This record gives sequence, structure tokens and C-alpha cells, in this order.
Amino acid sequence: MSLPDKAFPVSWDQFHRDTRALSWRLSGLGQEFKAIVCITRGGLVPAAIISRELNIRMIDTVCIATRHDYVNQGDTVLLKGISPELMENGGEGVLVVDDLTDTGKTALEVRAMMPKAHFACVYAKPSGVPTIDTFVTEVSQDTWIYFPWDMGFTYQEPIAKGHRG
Ligand SMILES: O=P(O)(O)OC[C@H]1O[C@H](OP(=O)(O)OP(=O)(O)O)[C@H](O)[C@@H]1O
Ligand code: HPA
Ligand SMILES: [Mg+2]
Repeated sequence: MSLPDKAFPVSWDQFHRDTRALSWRLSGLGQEFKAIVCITRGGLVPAAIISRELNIRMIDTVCIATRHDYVNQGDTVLLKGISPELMENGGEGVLVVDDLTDTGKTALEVRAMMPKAHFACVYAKPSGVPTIDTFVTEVSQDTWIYFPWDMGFTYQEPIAKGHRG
């Protein structure tokens, strides 16, 4: 899989701030959410922060793995579904959380399970924006977001020498 040209590295501090901003936006909706369903694995981190900010203590997961092998590029496998009681009434009152929406494929798959749930992501790319309800920061489609849990602390090339970040 080839990565997009532009890089958007996110630190733990920035991710925490952006997820707090998402929590503020969600609290401004004036809606009481009865549960969070986080889309693993990326949704686990913002779900913990939003759960604390909005005092939502019922947390479930939907476990989806994207296959990145050459033949099945982009195919997804559902490893664990959502608790049946949360899916009642189309998932009304449920908050679905993920770190980002890119093509929108993952969000659409979960929407098919809970069409009335509210979908929130910290980051969004243009193709994914119509598939969710609330997000904080939009980046262009040709940008790759580097999350803090995927990164280490390493030397950076100067911009003049071809640095990408
Ligand atoms: O909008 P899409 O094109 O579907 O892409 C967005 C999804 O891709 C990433 O998850 P990924 O499947 O890479 O797995 P992970 O969360 O387990 O790291 C990200 O966490 C979103 O869930
Ligand atoms: O931009 C991205 N960053 C990290 N994981 C991803 N999965 C889809 N798009 C991205
Ligand atoms: Mg994910």
C-alpha cells in the first residue's frame, strides 16, 4: 500500500486536546448518550477520553479488521459485533467513536448496523465527512495521519532536505 504525499503527525497532547474539543462539540448537542460503541482499535483511545468528559460509563466495542494484503486490499472482517441491546431501535442514543474516517468505508459498515446512532471522529478526510455526524479537524485526502501510538521519538530531516512532516 503506498502512503499519501502529505504527513500530519499528531502528538499525545494534541490528540488529547482535539478529543476534548470533540467532547465539547458533542456536549453542545444537548443529547444524552446511553452508551459509547468504539470502533477498534483506533476508537479505543478517544472513547476513553470522551467517556471521562461526558460521564458515559457504558462502553462497547465493534471489532473490525481491515485486510491490507495484496489480494484483499481494503476488505474488512467483523471480529466482534455490537451488543444486541444497544442495536435495538437502530442504535438510537448510542455514540459511535473512531479516531478518523478516511474513505468512509468503516463508518458506513457500522452505520448499517445502527442507522440511528450518532457517529463521531476526531479527524476526517473529505470522502469520509458525509458518513459521520461530528468531527473536529478535516485534513485533505492525500494526507496520512500519524497517530501517537504508532510513532516513536526519532531524528527528523530538515524541510530543505526533503522532510515530509
Ligand atoms: O474510513 P476508512 O477508509 O474505512 O478508514 C478509517 C479507519 O481506518 C483505521 O482503522 P484500521 O482499519 O486501519 O485499523 P485499526 O483501527 O485497528 O488501527 C481508522 O482507525 C478507521 O477505523
Ligand atoms: O490517515 C490515516 N492514518 C492512520 N490510519 C489510517 N487508516 C486509514 N487512513 C489512515
Ligand atoms: Mg480503525
